[in-house]
Amino acid sequence: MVKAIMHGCNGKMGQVITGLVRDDSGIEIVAGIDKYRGVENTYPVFDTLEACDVEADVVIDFSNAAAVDELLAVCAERVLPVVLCTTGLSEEQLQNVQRISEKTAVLRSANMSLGVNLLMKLLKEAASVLAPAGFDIELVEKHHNLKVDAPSGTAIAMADSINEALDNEYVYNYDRSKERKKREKKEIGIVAVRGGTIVGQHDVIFAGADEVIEFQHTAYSKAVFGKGAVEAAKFLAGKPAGRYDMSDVIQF
Ligand SMILES: NC(=O)C1=CN([C@@H]2O[C@H](COP(=O)(O)OP(=O)(O)OC[C@H]3O[C@@H](n4cnc5c(N)ncnc54)[C@H](O)[C@@H]3O)[C@@H](O)[C@H]2O)C=CC1
Ligand SMILES: O=C(O)C1=N[C@H](C(=O)O)C[C@H](O)C1
Repeated sequence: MVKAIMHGCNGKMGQVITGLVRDDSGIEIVAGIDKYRGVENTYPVFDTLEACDVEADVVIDFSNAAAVDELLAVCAERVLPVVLCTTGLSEEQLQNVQRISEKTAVLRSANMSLGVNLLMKLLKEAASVLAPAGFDIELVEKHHNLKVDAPSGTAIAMADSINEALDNEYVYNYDRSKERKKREKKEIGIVAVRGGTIVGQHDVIFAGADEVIEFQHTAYSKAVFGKGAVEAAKFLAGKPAGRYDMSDVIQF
């Protein structure tokens, strides 16, 4: 049985995962970390991972970018594998993820769902055919009105995946309102919409002369992310230091 610490246990994703793990005989949550205490927990909860003295095999993180530096420092010190799902990390924090992964196993993914991870692969293939044929690439993501980071981590990961297939020659345009000029050929426009309870939708548009191809992923519940995170935690427990991602967990 894998013993997991849920970092951000009293948030929306922390609660989804708590529910999923309850019905899973392969993993248990032995402790939670959260500063917010408005939830009844079935495991001990600590303010910080530093303060947590419960033995575990892995940490699952769905918290806030501001919490990630301290989390990673403690995981490195305790050689505790971590599934890092929080989005909105700065460039500096991403470099820190790389450094920490030399000390412990880190699996970072902006989206834990099966569908999005398959789509990442499909987008590479589409881009390598369509971009040379002159198609413009645009991305629109939609999320609930409580989301703090924009654009979504998934939108950035999708753009990175496309860009990788195009020799990283494309730049990202997040705002066309500042300049009055036509779009550049080698740019990917990324737009964020926030409203209501939208769980998460990502549209990738390849627009060519007289034809358009669109890929769309819609999450109808947060469980799609939770399931992936639980599988990732089971996979990562006991793994040596290094960088991992969902392609190590999901066999396509
Ligand atoms: N990779 C993926 O598949 C997914 C990633 N996310 C990302 O996960 C993160 C959390 O999402 P939600 O659960 O919706 O947010 P939320 O705001 O509902 O939950 C975050 C929880 O973390 C806690 N927290 C914040 N700072 C903390 C700190 N310093 N120490 C301990 N606890 C702290 C908060 O009190 C809160 O309970 C966001 O960055 C979101 O974008 C969300 C869904 C899927
Ligand atoms: O905050 C969310 O809710 C989500 N965040 C992730 C992201 O930023 O990509 C993944 C998912 O879309 C839900």
